[in-house]
Amino acid sequence: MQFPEGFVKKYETILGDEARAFLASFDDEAVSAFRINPLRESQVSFSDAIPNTPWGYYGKVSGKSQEHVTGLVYSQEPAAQMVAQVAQPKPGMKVLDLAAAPGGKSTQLVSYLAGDGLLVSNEISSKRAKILVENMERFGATNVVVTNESTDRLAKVFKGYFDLIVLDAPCSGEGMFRKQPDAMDYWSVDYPGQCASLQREILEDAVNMLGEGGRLVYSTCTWAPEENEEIINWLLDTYDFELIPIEHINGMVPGIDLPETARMYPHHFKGEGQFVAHLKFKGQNKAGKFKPSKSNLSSEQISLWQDFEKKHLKEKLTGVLQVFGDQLYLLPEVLPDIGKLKIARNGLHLGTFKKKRFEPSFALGLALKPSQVKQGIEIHQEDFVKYVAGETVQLAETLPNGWYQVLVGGNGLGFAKVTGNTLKNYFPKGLRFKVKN
Ligand SMILES: C[S@@+](CC[C@H](N)C(=O)[O-])C[C@H]1O[C@@H](n2cnc3c(N)ncnc32)[C@H](O)[C@@H]1O
Repeated sequence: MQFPEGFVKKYETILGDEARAFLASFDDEAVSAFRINPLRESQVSFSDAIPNTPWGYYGKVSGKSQEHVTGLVYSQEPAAQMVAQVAQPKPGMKVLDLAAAPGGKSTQLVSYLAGDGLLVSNEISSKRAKILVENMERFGATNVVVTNESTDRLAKVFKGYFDLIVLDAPCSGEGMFRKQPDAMDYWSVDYPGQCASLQREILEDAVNMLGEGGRLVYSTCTWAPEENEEIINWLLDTYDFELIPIEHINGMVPGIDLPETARMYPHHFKGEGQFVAHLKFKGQNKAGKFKPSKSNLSSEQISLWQDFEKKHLKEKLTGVLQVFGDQLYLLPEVLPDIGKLKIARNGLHLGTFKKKRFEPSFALGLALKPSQVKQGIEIHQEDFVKYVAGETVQLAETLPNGWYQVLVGGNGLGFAKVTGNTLKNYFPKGLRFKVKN
C-alpha cells in the first residue's frame, strides 16, 4: 500500500519495533463483520462469532438478503462494534449519539435500550441524515428521534439532559485506510491537528448536554494521538471528568499514557482502526426547562388511528401521537418538546391519514414484532424477490381483504393490502431492487 508522506515516519516513531507489523497489516484484506438485531423476534443462527460480544459475527451479509432487508443484521466491522459495547446504555436511559450517520453506533445503542428510554440520533449532514433514518427504520427502532442539526443548536435545547452521550467524532480516518484507500487523499501531517480543533468544538457542546453523573463515550477511527489521547487529556484538564477503565478485550491495547482508554490496531485486533475512551461527568450543568411533547391530533384523526390499532394490533402502542401534515408519528414519552430543531425522523412513523382512512407505514410494519400484530402473511424467497422488485404476489388461498404485516423469515417487512388472493406491493419505490439469480 502506498501511504501518504509523513504517515510511515509518524507511526515508526509512535510504535517503534511494532511499526513493521502495523504497516504490513495494510496488505491484508479489511475485516468484514455484522451484528444481529436482538430486538427481532425471529433469529437465524450464524457461525464465527466475534469473541466477547453479544451480537457480533465475522463475515459478510448481502444487502439484498432477507436478513439485511428485514433489519435482522447490520454490517459493521469489529473494531467499530466496540464503541457502543463500551457505552452499553441501560433500558430507560436518555442517550444521544451526536455524530450518528450512517447509524452503526445508533443501531447498537437501541439494541441495548430494547425499546425503553430514548435515543436522539443526530447527524449534521442532511444527505447522511436521510441514510441514517433509513437504517434506523430498517432496524425497527421505535424509541429514536433523528435530528439533523449542528451540535451548538442541539446543545441549546438539550442542556444538562442526557444520561449518556456517544461522540463518534469526524476524524482523519486513518483506521479506514485499508477499507477505503481513498480516505488517504485527505491526509497530510497537519490534518489530525485540524480535526482535533473541530473535535474540541463538538465536545464543548457535548459536555453542555450531559446530565448529573452522565457518561461520555468518545471514539475515532484514527490512530492519531492528536485526536485521541490529546483530546482526552484536554477534556480532563478543562472539565470535571474521570476516566472509566475499558476492559482490553480481543487484542485492544491501552491508549498512549492513558491506560483506561483503548486503541485497536489491525496487527493486534481483528478489525480496522479505532480509539475509545469512556468518561464519567462529575461536574454540574444547570438543566434546561423541558416542556413535555404534546399530542396534536384532531378527534377524527384519533378515531381513525384507534380504529386501525384496535383492528390490527394486539396491544396499544405507548408514546405521544403527533401529526405533521397528514403524517402520523409516535414519539417516545420521555422526549421533551424539540419543536425548534430540524427533525429528520420524528419518532416512529405510524402512517398517513388519507380521506377518512389511515394507511400504515412501511416503518411501522418493520418495527412491530409479528406477535404484536393480528394478521401477517409469510412470503418465501421466491416471492420475497418479487416483492422487493415492486411486484404483486399471488397467494395460495383467498384471504379476507385488508392490511396484513408482510413477514419474511418470521420478521416484519412492512404492511400490505390483500385483495382476494393478491398481496399488493407496498415496498417503498425508493428501496426497490432486483435480485440476480
Ligand atoms: C465517524 S462518522 C460517524 C459514524 C457513525 N457514528 C456510525 O457509526 O455509523 C462522523 C460523522 O460526523 C459528522 N460531522 C462532520 N462534521 C461535523 C460537525 N462539525 N459536527 C457534527 N458532526 C459532524 C459527519 O457527517 C459524519 O457523519
